[in-house]
Amino acid sequence: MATYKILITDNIAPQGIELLEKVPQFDVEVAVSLSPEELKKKVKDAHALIIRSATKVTSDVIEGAKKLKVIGRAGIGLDNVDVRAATKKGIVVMNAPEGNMVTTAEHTIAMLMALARNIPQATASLKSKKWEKKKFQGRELYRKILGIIGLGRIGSIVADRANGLKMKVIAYDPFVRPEMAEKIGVELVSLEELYQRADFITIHTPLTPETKYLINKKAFAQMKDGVMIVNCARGGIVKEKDLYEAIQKGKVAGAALDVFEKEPPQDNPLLDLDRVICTPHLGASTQEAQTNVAVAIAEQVTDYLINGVVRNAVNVPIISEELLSVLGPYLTLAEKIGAFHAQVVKAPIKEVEIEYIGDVAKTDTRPIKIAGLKGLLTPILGEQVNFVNADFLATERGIQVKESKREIPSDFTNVIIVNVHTESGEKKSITGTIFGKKQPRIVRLDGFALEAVPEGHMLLIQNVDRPGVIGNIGTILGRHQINIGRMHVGQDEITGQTLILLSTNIPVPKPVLEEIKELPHVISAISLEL
Ligand SMILES: NC(=O)c1ccc[n+]([C@@H]2O[C@H](COP(=O)([O-])OP(=O)(O)OC[C@H]3O[C@@H](n4cnc5c(N)ncnc54)[C@H](O)[C@@H]3O)[C@@H](O)[C@H]2O)c1
Ligand SMILES: O=C(O)CC[C@@H](O)C(=O)O
Repeated sequence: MATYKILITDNIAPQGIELLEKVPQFDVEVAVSLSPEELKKKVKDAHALIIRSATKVTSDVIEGAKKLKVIGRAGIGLDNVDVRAATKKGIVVMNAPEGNMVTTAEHTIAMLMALARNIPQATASLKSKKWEKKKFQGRELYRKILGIIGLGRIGSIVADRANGLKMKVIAYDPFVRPEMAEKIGVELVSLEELYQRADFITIHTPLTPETKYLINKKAFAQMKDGVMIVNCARGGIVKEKDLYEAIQKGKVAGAALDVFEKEPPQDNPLLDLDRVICTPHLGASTQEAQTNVAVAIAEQVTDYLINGVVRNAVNVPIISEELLSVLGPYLTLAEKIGAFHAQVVKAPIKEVEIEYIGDVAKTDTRPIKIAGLKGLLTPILGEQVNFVNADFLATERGIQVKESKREIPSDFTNVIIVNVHTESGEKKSITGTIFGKKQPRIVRLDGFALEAVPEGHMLLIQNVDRPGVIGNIGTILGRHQINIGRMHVGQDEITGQTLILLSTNIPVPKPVLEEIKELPHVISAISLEL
């Protein structure tokens, strides 16, 4: 029984750790607050690394993690993980995006109310023995306009709760359809309109190059005087320097911040302002959310290591079980075609064209492309290639991939054609289909029509069509105790050549291959592993 070392380097809820400890194949170690050197040492023989936001998983750490298969984040943010470096090494990076969304939305509402009613400031004042009723007069939320930027998982829950408070909710999210927003009682508007209308603005987008400093001087200038800002998403979406100025000038009446450009904030002038209330990145910090994310990540990592099932991975295309049941045979077919190509071309591959024809063209074909690239690169780069890094490695090797789709089928209901172009100008074309529901077949190789099962040890022979060639090949293989399983023969009527594809019980050794190549009328002989 394989044993996997599971290394947990941040504080995650005990329920998650207990689940992992129950898996007989797992050897679980919890080691928090490690120095970078200690982390590198510990991760060397780990198969899974489970973290929250404190552990910095740099490319340096990943480089030394020779056995690492998965990095699991108990929570959402992966700002502390070099996902690119992990992808390159074929390590799945997964998070638990749903476990803390309610908690974070509730924190947002708590911040909104605390901001509107000066609760932190009034608490501090009263605790210093003052009674400043006038100073801390607040604002009602009732009928005020809440502008939500980013109407995803958390933004939608905030909208729901704000609707319950009888606020008018408007939102800007370029990736959400108006009907979907309408369904949850939200009016979708442009960013400019949101700035102009909102009394309170709350941000719920990820931090991306697009959203970095989205809320800046120019944005504040477009907002209503006296607007209040809440940020429980990510530091850096609001430009802190510009927010400071806007508060100082009285343009912004107050801000509630759970996240900062630098965490923990050091010498951050915003923290000196009375109009700013804040929490130390507590958005997801409830017992319920921490249990949810710890349990979710424990289950996901177990599922991946034990059953090979990938969920919530940020660097692997998401494929639902339903889609997998349809695409599964095509993934196998594409991988076999890729492997076939890699073993028959004679020069470095420059370009790959994949054409999907028939119903398969109507599906999400990204996983098929990746399977094809995995098949293509494995004979060249070996075991390191997997579904996570195949696309990345192809790009890194300068292989251009082009895809096209045609929904109307011709000879077969569903077909994948993979054309490969090499640096030397060679072009090879392989067409594959699925027989029945599950059986991959190669039905064309360049000009040769076939019906070949691409599986196991195979021998590909091209010859001039003359009597006796097949007999001679059989004699040589027999003499070396090699059994032929299946034989597929294709003819090219234009060139008068024949293509023979044999499956054998063992790989055909080089000397035997050489003997076959010497036979009269044989043009080429290649041994393949599919
Ligand atoms: N404070 C915390 O402790 C805490 C906890 C959990 C999540 N978060 C953060 O909250 C944020 C939202 O998380 P989520 O789970 O709702 O994410 P999500 O992916 O479900 O939603 C994000 C939404 O932002 C939208 N978006 C992307 N770019 C945009 C842009 N330029 N303008 C407007 N909208 C844009 C997307 O279309 C999406 O609908 C993330 O930044 C996440 O890291 C913080
Ligand atoms: O407290 C944490 O783990 C961070 C929470 C949140 O920002 C997340 O990314 O899930």
